[in-house]
Amino acid sequence: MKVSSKDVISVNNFSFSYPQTKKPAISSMNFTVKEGEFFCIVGANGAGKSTLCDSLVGLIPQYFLGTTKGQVLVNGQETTKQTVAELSLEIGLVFQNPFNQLSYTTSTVAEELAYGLGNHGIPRSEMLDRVAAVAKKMRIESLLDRDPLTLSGGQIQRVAFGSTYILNPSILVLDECTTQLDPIGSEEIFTIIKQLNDEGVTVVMTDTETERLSMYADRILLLDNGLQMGVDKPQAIFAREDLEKLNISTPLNYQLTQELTKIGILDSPEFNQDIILEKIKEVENGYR
Ligand SMILES: Nc1ncnc2c1ncn2[C@@H]1O[C@H](COP(=O)(O)OP(=O)(O)OP(=O)(O)O)[C@@H](O)[C@H]1O
Repeated sequence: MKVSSKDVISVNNFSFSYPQTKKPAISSMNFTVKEGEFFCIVGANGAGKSTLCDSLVGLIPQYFLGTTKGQVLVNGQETTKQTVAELSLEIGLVFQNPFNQLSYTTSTVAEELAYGLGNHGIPRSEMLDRVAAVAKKMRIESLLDRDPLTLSGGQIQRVAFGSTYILNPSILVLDECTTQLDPIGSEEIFTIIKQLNDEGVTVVMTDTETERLSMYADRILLLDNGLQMGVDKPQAIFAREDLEKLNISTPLNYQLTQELTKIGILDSPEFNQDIILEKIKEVENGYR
């Protein structure tokens, strides 16, 4: 879907310090996320990605106490003016570790998916429809009768993802949700996220796999040591000369385009798969 000009998240001069710490975990964050955007947060370990994700969904400062400055607005309303449960209907969080997301009170995947709906007073007939629809989206229809604790890592992450998405939030925050998965499990999750974004869901995602983020992201927020280093299109972020110093790896596709530009095969270091394939064909034809 096209990115609209409407801001669905506004972070205004926001800082947060955990209790008994002197230095804020994140300082003076200032950015907006547009409706329909695929917005990524990139930063080394400890840069503040999870702290920022928790702040977007209201867990900070409502659940993780500490000192805040500034504001976070979701759909125009300050996160502190709503409960985390109310916010979860607008903005959902998928954790890095799905085991931190499970309720541990259910014996089947279907019950686990429906768990959050019960807390929001959704009638049983609607629950069944929503469970069926979300199981289809998460590709876990064949697992509905299974005990969640007997599933593979990739399957359990899709159940955790489904239990967040079943509330129909229009914004999803995904905090390194593929980091603990094998390549196939990770690919399955990325495919679902991309599909939801194509259908209009706004995505805010952190991940260590910069290759894939660079291909999907409309814009990237670069974090270092709790500070906002820049917000820009992937082309601009991955052309920065300070990435190595910030412990961020340049995605292979960008390394390739930068090298091809240096030797004159490409005119610009912007990653564009079609142009690269066309140029490779030209070079191949030149050798024949
Ligand atoms: N509960 C806490 N109490 C005190 N300090 C914390 C707490 N959680 C995180 N921090 C600190 O806040 C800073 C940001 O941590 P955060 O987990 O947000 O970074 P991150 O970019 O998500 O890191 P990672 O990629 O390792 O998950 C770090 O210095 C971290 O040590």
